[in-house]
Amino acid sequence: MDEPVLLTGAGGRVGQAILRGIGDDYEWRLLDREPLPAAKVPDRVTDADRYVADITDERAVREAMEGVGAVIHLAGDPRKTAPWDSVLRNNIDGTQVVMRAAVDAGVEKFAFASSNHAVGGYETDDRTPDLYRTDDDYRLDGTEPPRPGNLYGVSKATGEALGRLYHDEHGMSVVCVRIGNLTRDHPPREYERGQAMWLSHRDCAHLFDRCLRADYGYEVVYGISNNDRRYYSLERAREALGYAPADNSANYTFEGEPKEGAATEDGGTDPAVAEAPPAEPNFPSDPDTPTDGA
Ligand SMILES: NC(=O)C1=CN([C@@H]2O[C@H](COP(=O)(O)OP(=O)(O)OC[C@H]3O[C@@H](n4cnc5c(N)ncnc54)[C@H](O)[C@@H]3O)[C@@H](O)[C@H]2O)C=CC1
Ligand SMILES: O=C1O[C@H](COP(=O)(O)O)[C@@H](O)[C@H](O)[C@H]1O
Repeated sequence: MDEPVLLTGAGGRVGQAILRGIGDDYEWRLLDREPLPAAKVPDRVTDADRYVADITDERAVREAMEGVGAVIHLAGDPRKTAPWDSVLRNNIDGTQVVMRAAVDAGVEKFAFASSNHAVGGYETDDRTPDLYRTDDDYRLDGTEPPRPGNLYGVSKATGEALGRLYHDEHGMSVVCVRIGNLTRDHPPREYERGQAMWLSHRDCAHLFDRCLRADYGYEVVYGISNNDRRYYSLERAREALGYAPADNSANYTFEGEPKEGAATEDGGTDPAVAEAPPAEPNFPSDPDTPTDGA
């Protein structure tokens, strides 16, 4: 990708995992409604390539989009308990503004941060908790229709549908990544669901790197590590994107300690942002979501 890559929500947890991993590999435009401290910005990114703007501000988004070749769109309300007014504004309206601006600017590739919560409704009482365990062979593979379990999931399913529209009508390549549960250095502790859908930081950076490099039309893939406990198939991400995850929550104890001799995540690699403090969420936290190590 020779043209700049626009990263929305750059200051958040996913944005920082991406920048720690591949921050030196692209010419970035970073957009977030919160100003980013220097520690969160790779060295090569100039002030002119940092946009403090809300994604519902169409004029600002169009300005940031000029000359961009690809977009990774992360900005939004990530809470599974988010109320309708917030997901409507930040996740649905905001995503429409960013996708429409991308199409109008002739952007080639668009990666959208969807979520496991777009399909949370498949986790029925009769399937759980067996679903989260290694010996259960139930799999979602991205061909199933969305089945959200909350309004946040509805907003992510809507983003996927917007991507379908802009691919079908305008030919933009769109990949919707149903991200699992991103945590740094270890899988979510003592949380079976989280360990089934863990996405390590290095796998996250690698996956979005593949979204920028691979050729595809419209795809829905799961964004998780190669977890033995998984109930999401990795086949589409492997085939369509060339995703080759390095991590597996089975290499850690249930409490999140690395098992002796197992290959475990080695943390960030970009010295420019390696010391960045963890992202401070600017929406109140979900009440039952573990925040350690995110
Ligand atoms: N962290 C995770 O495990 C998962 C994250 N996701 C999705 O990935 C994306 C990023 O999530 P996180 O990094 O965890 O969230 P985060 O809350 O850490 O980061 C989101 C960033 O977006 C910015 N932002 C929010 N609303 C905005 C708006 N209207 N205009 C401009 N900037 C705005 C915030 O300032 C923040 O820096 C979200 O869309 C979320 O739904 C999906 C599944 C799992
Ligand atoms: O979409 C998201 O999903 C992850 C995992 O969900 P959880 O219900 O198992 O906590 C969540 O941590 C993240 O905040 C959210 O954006």
